[in-house]
Amino acid sequence: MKPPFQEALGIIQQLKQHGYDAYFVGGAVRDLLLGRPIGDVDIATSALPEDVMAIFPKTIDVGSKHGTVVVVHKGKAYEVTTFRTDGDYEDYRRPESVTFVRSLEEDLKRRDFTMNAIAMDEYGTIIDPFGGREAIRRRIIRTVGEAEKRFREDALRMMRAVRFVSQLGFALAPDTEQAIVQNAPLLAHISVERMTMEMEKLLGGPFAARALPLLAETGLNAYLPGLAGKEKQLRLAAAYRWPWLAAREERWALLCHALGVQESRPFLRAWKLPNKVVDEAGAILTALADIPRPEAWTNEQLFSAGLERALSVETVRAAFTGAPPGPWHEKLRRRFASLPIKTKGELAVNGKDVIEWVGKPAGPWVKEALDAIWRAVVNGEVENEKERIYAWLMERNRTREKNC
Ligand SMILES: Nc1ccn([C@@H]2O[C@H](COP(=O)(O)OP(=O)(O)OP(=O)(O)O)[C@@H](O)[C@H]2O)c(=O)n1
Ligand SMILES: [Mg+2]
Repeated sequence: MKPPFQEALGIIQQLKQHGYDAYFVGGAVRDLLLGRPIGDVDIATSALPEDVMAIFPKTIDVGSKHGTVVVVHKGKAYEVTTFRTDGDYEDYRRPESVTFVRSLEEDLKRRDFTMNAIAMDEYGTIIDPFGGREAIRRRIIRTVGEAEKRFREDALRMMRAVRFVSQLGFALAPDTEQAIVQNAPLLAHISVERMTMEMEKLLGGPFAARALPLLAETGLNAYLPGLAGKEKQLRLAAAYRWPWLAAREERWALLCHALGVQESRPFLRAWKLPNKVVDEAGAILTALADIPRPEAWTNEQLFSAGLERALSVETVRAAFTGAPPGPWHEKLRRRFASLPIKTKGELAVNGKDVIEWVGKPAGPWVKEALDAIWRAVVNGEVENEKERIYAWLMERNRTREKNC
């Protein structure tokens, strides 16, 4: 058994020793069969949450009402969920209440896609009542049972379907796609936070270029923040090299670029992204607008951006021009390495020095003078050395007085 399962095996064995049924389920089993890196290992069991909490010494009640208890086993946390069907869904979100059921099969039946409705027992035997392996073999995303029903239960599953297209390169089964087209408006009931989580996985998938146009084909885009009416742009996004991007900020920046978003800030805020991401994606886009070609970076721009952002800017540019970023990254690294200072903190003088030299009370002029100094240092007009900077500044002030 592969290590992530091996490490969790003890949980299943203990549940069985207490007379309960227990299996590995969900994404980890799917990824094992796909030969992909295995993520979180989840367990489904006939034991009720209170039974699970009684059996294991270290548990966290993360949602026992819904059947889920986290068991900490050998230092790792695992979600152990009681076999259940989701009660009545009234609002197209996950249900308020669930009904615990007796059999594994009933539990698998309520899951979203056949590839996600496969279980594995403690000996590695696969239990696959809905043809999940066949779907994986044929590279198809198909709902378990009636698609419409599955999407009415949780409308986010429609986004999940497209996100899996991006991560796996699979195709949607025709009836599954049809049901998404018909039920897309249900996405309006889903919180932005949940949509954003799926969108981030979508943008980061190796087949994002396939998934983005699919948002337009299915009409899901109409219910996603800032994507309504962007069908044409989403189709054109297929030409971009999404897999070249290395960070979420780069992905959101490229999405803004692809959509022709004029103001990135309100767009990214609508997705409720953290300020850090909004700011960094915005800074990348500003730099892209200011620096029309990779060879156009000035020393000042490179210094202001910092190496990491400069590399990001060229990565994003590469993703839409299609010219590999490697050579430009190499050049920018070399140029950055040869800058006399890498941060303003490395400047040999500070505001106090400048005030003392000039003999005027502190004011906005100090920042202006310091800005002029770092620019001169970065451009090689003056050495980063106190006396040299002093001489340079005095000379500058003399010329300025003359010109006044
Ligand atoms: N809206 C949802 C979310 C999850 N599931 C079920 O719960 C499992 C675990 O959910 P989650 O971890 O969210 O997704 P994964 O399929 O494991 O995908 P990932 O690898 O991204 O975690 C899924 O495989 C699926 O069986 C579902 O039926 N409907
Ligand atoms: Mg998972």
